[in-house]
Amino acid sequence: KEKGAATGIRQEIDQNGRPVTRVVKKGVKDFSFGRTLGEGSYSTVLAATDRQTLREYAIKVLDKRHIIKEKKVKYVNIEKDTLNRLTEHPGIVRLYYTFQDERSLYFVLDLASGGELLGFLKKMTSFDVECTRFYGAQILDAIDYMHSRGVIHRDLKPENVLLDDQMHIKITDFGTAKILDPKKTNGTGSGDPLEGMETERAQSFVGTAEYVSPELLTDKNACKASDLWAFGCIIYQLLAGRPPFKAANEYQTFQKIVGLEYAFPDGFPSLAKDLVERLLVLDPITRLPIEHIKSHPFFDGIVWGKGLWKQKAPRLKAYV
Ligand SMILES: C[C@@H](Nc1nc2c(c3cc(-c4cn[nH]c4)ccc13)C(=O)N=C/C2=C\CC1CC1)C(C)(C)C
Repeated sequence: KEKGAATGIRQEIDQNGRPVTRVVKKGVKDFSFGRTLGEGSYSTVLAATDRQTLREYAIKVLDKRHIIKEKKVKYVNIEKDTLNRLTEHPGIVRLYYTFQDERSLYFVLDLASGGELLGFLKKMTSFDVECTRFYGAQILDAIDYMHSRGVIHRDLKPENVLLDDQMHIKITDFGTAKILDPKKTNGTGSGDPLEGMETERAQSFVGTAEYVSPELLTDKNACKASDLWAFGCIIYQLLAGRPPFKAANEYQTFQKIVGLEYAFPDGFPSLAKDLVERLLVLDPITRLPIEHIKSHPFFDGIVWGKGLWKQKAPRLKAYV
């Protein structure tokens, strides 16, 4: 993305007649706001067009008074810090910059004009193996990047996987992410699946019931492997058309998770079944780590790395 794209770059002549480049941050008046794209718990995401460049963005608007009243300031800062760490990957919604006025905070972000992956899944009922492999690979590649930058998402689910105009994914909603303390990690950011297991403080946050990992429910701890549990649930859901753990209410869903009570529908593809069975394991240590997932036969044919983001997305077909 060219430099001038995000912030306002202005060439001017100063008082001595010398050309000077001024970087001006834009404000509300520089955008024309469009429709509401999504509602968070204390924010709204709107489509917006930069009046000067005509580029389209998504702008997340947060009401300052509400954030303070609901004691969410910490989450807003976590989201901003997380997004600022994850700027170099095509599979992550990019934060260009923020500004504020007396009432609100504004995050200027990538517009994912395809909307939520969940929307497409509902329309198709389920994805076929080729589509599940492609979207699964893109999601895994983005998770790998997040983890290598010391970030655990903690609330991965089809609603938080967006699609851009090329039908490639963009992961979003980092308000509940966990940034691993660089002092405690082994520095390479890869390897240890339990990285992030808190010892001292009890974890307060729990993700969305259907995708919550058992370790978060039993010993209140999230770790990198927790994102891979959610990944296993997503792969299952793309092919089956529903998540593996779903009950009448949250408590019963949690019981199914900690009891590993799930089954594959007849005809579920066997390679995908083998992969899901190695991800939906109660012990995070024995859960398949990312490098082993990438080399699992289900992903045979996937070229990992930049190529994955340059190739054309497969046409969405249902798995019948
Ligand atoms: C999950 C999220 N929904 C959404 N968040 C974002 C969208 C987005 C776009 C559509 C959409 C586009 N076309 N049609 C629908 C539908 C839902 C969206 C976007 O384009 N760019 C950044 C976003 C979020 C950035 C966030 C990290 C700060 C919730 C429901 C929480 C608002």
